[in-house]
Amino acid sequence: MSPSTASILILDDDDDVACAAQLLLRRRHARVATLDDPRELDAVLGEGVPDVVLLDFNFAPGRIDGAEGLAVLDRLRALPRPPGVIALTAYADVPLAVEALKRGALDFITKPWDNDRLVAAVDSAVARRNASAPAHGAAGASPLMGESGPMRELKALIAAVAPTEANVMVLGENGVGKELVARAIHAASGRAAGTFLAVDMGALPETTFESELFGHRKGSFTDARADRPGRFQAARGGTLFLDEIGNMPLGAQAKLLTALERREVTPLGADRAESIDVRVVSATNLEEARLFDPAVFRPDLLFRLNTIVLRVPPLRERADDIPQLLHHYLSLYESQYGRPVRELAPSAQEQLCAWPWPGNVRALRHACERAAILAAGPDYRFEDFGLAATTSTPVPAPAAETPQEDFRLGALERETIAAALDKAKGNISLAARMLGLSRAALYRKLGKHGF
Ligand SMILES: Nc1ncnc2c1ncn2[C@@H]1O[C@H](COP(=O)(O)OP(=O)(O)OP(=O)(O)O)[C@@H](O)[C@H]1O
Repeated sequence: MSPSTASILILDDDDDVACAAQLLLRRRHARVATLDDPRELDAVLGEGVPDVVLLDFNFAPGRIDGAEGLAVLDRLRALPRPPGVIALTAYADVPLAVEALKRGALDFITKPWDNDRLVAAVDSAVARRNASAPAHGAAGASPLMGESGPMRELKALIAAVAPTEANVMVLGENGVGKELVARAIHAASGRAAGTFLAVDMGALPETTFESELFGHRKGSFTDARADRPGRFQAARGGTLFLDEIGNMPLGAQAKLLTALERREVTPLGADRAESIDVRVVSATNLEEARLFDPAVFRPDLLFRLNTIVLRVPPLRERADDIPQLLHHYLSLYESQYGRPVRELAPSAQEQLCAWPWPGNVRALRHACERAAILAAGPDYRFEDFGLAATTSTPVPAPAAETPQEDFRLGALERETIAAALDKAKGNISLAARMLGLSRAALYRKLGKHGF
């Protein structure tokens, strides 16, 4: 795999730590720089904002309160297009990790780290950045747009369920806005002042599942060199968004079920359980027929998670929302890239409204970014959106599954992925963008199709 072109900055005053992380990450990312003094940050930012910053929280000798790191985090988050920040701390300190997440960090890693975990956290931050997701702190989330009938119904349901503590399951295709819905529920709930923490359940290796979600105590396994809080503890008082829940192995499902039933978790190596105080919102793009298949998903876990089910309709079923989304994202990228303000030619708008958008709003957003950067004429034309090249075969709406259709769709999907990889010259991030998928979702599909 060729390294990604993402730029990563490691901000840590311990040279050994910074070099170790740099060596590790350079295998996957071409541009990995280190910086040992936050006072030099402005000079670095002057040359370009990195995609991801790994941020230590204590620089002056003897400091362990993390105040320096939090100040840098605030500074980074105030940038017009902030980088994804992963907090690094030698002190496995739940309040500090929670504070960092509240202030917009995407994730936190305790030192000494587990290499796979660090790589996965950085990959995930790069993928989010590539997906041009809005800044992921509560402060930066973009509003859920759309005034079509289905979207108005969805917003009314969100308003009704948000103030309750009910577990909500959000269903919908890739890129349709499930995470935005989860954020909207959190923002309108009594937990809005708490943390919103998203966990990609499909990307958690089964071997580290418990330690990631429930935490561990120092010495509980070979690499457990310090206590570490899990995601359930980090989201205490807030909302835990369990994304891609349909991709969890059955063994992991059993562990999650036990935690939700007992409303407590036991960190690995601990002798006492800790009560949990999180509202759980989950999401999956699995078709409902698959979700209700006990061989895929435990019915008892489903029952725990889906007290309320919200279905986010695909964009092709709410074409009335397309003009608003186009105008929003075109002007966002015009101002972000300092590009001239252009009108959308009426014929282009018509074609874009008729487009099936297999990658949904995420794909629309990427298409707008492309158009804002590349358009050269007096107004936007359909060709500026690069759609014909990325999806020449519109994906049909999901129909009742038969083995025959399954096979045809599978073949179509494989071909489409192969074409995107070819066009992106093997660059996974770029291919994922073309396909309107998250990087993690593309990886899973690569595995599924045996690439
Ligand atoms: N209704 C909407 N209004 C504005 N932006 C939206 C809307 N829906 C989705 N988006 C944008 O589209 C992108 C994808 O949204 P999101 O990550 O919420 O989708 P998802 O369904 O969770 O995706 P996946 O299935 O890949 O996890 C984000 O950049 C988001 O801001």
